[in-house]
Amino acid sequence: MVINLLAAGRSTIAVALVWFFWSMANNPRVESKVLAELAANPPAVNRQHRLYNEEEVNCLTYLHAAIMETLRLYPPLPINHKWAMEADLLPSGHHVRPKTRVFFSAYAMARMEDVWGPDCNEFKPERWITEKGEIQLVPSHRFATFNGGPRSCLGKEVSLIQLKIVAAAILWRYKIWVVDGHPVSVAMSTMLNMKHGLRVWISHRST
Ligand code: HEM
Repeated sequence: MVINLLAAGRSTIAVALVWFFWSMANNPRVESKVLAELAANPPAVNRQHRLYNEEEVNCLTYLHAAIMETLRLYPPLPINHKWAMEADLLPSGHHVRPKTRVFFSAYAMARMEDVWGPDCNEFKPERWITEKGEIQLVPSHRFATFNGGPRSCLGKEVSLIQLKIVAAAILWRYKIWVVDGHPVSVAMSTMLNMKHGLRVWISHRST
């Protein structure tokens, strides 16, 4: 059980972090807003390294939104499938015959205007924040990165905490640039790895 949990969590988190740092390097406006939030909300202990605990990291709404936006556009598990034991009717009105495999792609769903609106291709953390400044909840039939229903990801909450803690600590201390001309594209397989990896320059921030 422990091995299963470690295996399920390790690569997914690693893939999500790579796409997160790439998204920050490509969206300086978003990166500045994340850094401003970290500056305004230091943790109680180890302020210099911005090492947040679980409770503190849950107060960082904009960082949460930036992580969710990364997971929306770059779901670490881009394609999933389910097997219909019996005839079924999907919410879309499509009939499924018994013993049919149904594939769905969280990667494609993130790029569908019907699901996310005309700005679906934009990296826009604001879509995860309500007018009152709270976290916008999105049902799993729209945001399928962690799957939905009885077989949804058991590690969703712990993943979000881990991602935020690591992202805050690294982003606060280091500036990351993608090496000029490095090609970034997706390697569409079980995991949404970058086809050529991510080559970056890293320097200490002067904070
Ligand atoms: C960003 C990180 C993660 C993503 C995107 C993710 C995504 C998913 C998805 C899509 C499924 C459904 C697979 C299926 O339908 O067969 C799943 C299942 C599962 N995940 Fe995650 N996962 C992540 C991290 C984790 C972590 C950190 C853990 C453990 C600590 C974990 C534990 C599990 C387990 C145990 C299942 C199987 C649930 C079941 O079949 O009842 N995941 N995950």
